[in-house]
Amino acid sequence: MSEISVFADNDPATELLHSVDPAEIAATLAGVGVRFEQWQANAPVKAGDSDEKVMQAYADDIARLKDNEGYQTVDVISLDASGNQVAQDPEIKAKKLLELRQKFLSEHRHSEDEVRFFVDGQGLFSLHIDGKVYEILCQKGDLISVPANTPHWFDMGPAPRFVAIRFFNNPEGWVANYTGSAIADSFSRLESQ
Ligand SMILES: CSCCC(=O)/C(O)=C/O
Ligand SMILES: [Fe+2]
Ligand code: NI
Repeated sequence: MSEISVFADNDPATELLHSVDPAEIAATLAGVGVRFEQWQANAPVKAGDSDEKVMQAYADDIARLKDNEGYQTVDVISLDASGNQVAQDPEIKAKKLLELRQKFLSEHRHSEDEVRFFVDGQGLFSLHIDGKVYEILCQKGDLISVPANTPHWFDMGPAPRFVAIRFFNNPEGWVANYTGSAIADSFSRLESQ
């Protein structure tokens, strides 16, 4: 079930709001300029499938978002930590997964608006807006935007299992500008799947 938790950015111990109601999640995020929608994600795609298979299965959604909203670049992150697509050797696999997790764990910004569509599994997005932290547990079917220059971080957990289609305005795709803040270390991590 998708969830939101909201905190003051200086008080990670006090939850100001917690909701699993998709309409309340969407309304809360709309209030700070973030798009949250639940789309059909019924194509036969699972975590660990190839990027090509995911792109093909969701070709209509991808075309609609590109044509109607001007996104220029699309890519896929498809990870199933229990599978071998990351690496065959268990030690190398663990190291690569840790590196991937670390890449998104610190607060950063992107200079452009980005959309993420989860078509399998889950991940925890945290958005830092106007003195608050919005933690959103995104699951299969959730579409979320990260508006340009919004400080945020993302946790795929220690055993990642998700597929996300990512839409960028920037033809170069994913570019992170790290803020240098350690705020993410004080807030929730995705500890289990
Ligand atoms: C859920 S997609 C992977 C994370 C990502 O693209 C991002 O920008 C995290 O901050
Ligand atoms: Fe990001
Ligand atoms: Ni809960």
